[in-house]
Amino acid sequence: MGDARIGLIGLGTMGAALASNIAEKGFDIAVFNRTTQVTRDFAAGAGELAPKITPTETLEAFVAALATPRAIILMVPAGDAVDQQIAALKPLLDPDDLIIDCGNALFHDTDRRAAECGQPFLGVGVSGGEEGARHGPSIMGGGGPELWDRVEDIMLAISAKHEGEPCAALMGPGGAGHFVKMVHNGIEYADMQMIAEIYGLLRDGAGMEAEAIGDVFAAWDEGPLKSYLIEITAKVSRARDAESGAPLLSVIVDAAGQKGTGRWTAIESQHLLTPVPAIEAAVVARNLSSRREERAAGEAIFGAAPQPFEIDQGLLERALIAGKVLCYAQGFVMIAATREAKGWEIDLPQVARIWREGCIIRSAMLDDMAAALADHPGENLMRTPHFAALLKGSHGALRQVVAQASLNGHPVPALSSGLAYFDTMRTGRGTANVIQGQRDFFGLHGFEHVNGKTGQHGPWAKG
Ligand SMILES: NC(=O)C1=CN([C@@H]2O[C@H](COP(=O)(O)OP(=O)(O)OC[C@H]3O[C@@H](n4cnc5c(N)ncnc54)[C@H](OP(=O)(O)O)[C@@H]3O)[C@@H](O)[C@H]2O)C=CC1
Ligand SMILES: O=C(CO)[C@H](O)[C@H](O)COP(=O)(O)O
Repeated sequence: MGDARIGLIGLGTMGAALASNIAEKGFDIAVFNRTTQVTRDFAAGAGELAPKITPTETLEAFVAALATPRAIILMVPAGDAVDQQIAALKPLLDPDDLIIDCGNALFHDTDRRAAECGQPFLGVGVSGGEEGARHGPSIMGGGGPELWDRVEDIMLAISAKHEGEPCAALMGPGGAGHFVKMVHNGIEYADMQMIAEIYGLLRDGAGMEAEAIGDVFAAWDEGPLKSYLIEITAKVSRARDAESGAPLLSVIVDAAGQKGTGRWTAIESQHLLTPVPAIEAAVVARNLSSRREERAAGEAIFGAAPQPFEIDQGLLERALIAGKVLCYAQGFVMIAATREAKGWEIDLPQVARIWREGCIIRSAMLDDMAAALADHPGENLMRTPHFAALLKGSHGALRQVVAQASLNGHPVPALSSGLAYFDTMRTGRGTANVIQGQRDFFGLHGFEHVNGKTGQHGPWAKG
């Protein structure tokens, strides 16, 4: 039996960084990777962390290097790879050895694995990309508290800190941690898409060069929009292509990849009956971005859509503030919905607190969001006093930007979905009475009368 406190399988981008982080925080760690050369390279590059790291070249040696009861992190691609790795490990493990899936698993898979894999199991969402994993990610745990307790010291030690408070916590049982990570990524999609839409207005509307656009984002990163995504957008906009010296953005193809977490968020929101239209719009925009040939064919017939127009940068900043609040508001409503759907009492203020540092959607606004969600339990963030005031001061700008964009042919699907959500959620008297009338007309589905009677029918119902 070995004495490594924890093991990690999968020394890719995230796994290598996380293993180094764990070793740096003083925990002995054994590592294994499917491709042995990767393990060798990792060990060779470990430098002063080498004494804390036990590289292994077979699963048997890996398992033997761990202190019992074992704790093993999987950092491999979500899906089949996780099931395959669990199946390969199981014959080598004792019954109380703990498996911790730190990848971006679909939370339904985590629920299933926790129930069926036959080992103690935690599903843990980790956010922050390579840099976060190496120096302090945000960590969203899921599983039994007694299992979390076994590794909590490690999770807290390696996590990002906000004013000394660790950005790591147990979100709830089973797949709760991966659910919260999924919604995090959904918000990430919407936030990124809105930023890209504003970039498009500056590029094609105002005719600005990438570097100047980078300056605008950098300036906004000093104000209410201060966030990791605004910060890196400034850096990406200012970067140059090493080969040609051209602005990097001018040589990056306008088709965005995706691994699925945004799509899962959109699908799951429909099952939960808590629509997240800005997130859905962002997923749709990514899908359409990959249809380059079709977009070019459309341009050949109809002409290029976006036309130049005069843009007030202050208006754009306020529009993005409103959009950002609405992205988070939708995400938090969705997390709250698990209370009824899954019986998970996920602590919303705690979610906001552990997102304040380390993760991709970290933002100066999250401090106020944590306070607002704590002071107004169960309330949509957009109706809490602080954010209602922020929206009152910014939704007009969002409306003007969406209107001007539309009049000048600029597609802004996430911004306009955010605006439509805002307007819908402040319209006391909507138009679904027409839908109910139509449904009753063609299918006798019945409607609720304003007098409170249900199962009512129009004059078309016979007898
Ligand atoms: N990259 C990011 O920013 C983030 C990623 N994640 C999640 O973390 C997980 C890992 O991502 P990332 O590090 O980026 O991925 P990488 O592609 O960089 O690394 C994947 C790792 O998994 C191993 N692997 C792949 N398939 C199998 C398999 N069938 N069995 C065993 N091992 C396998 C690879 O080994 P080999 O060397 O042999 O190929 C490699 O070590 C994913 O779930 C991802 O969604 C989470 C947060 C952020
Ligand atoms: O989890 C992450 C960030 O939080 C990963 O980087 C993830 O891959 C991002 O999603 P996608 O690949 O779909 O853009």
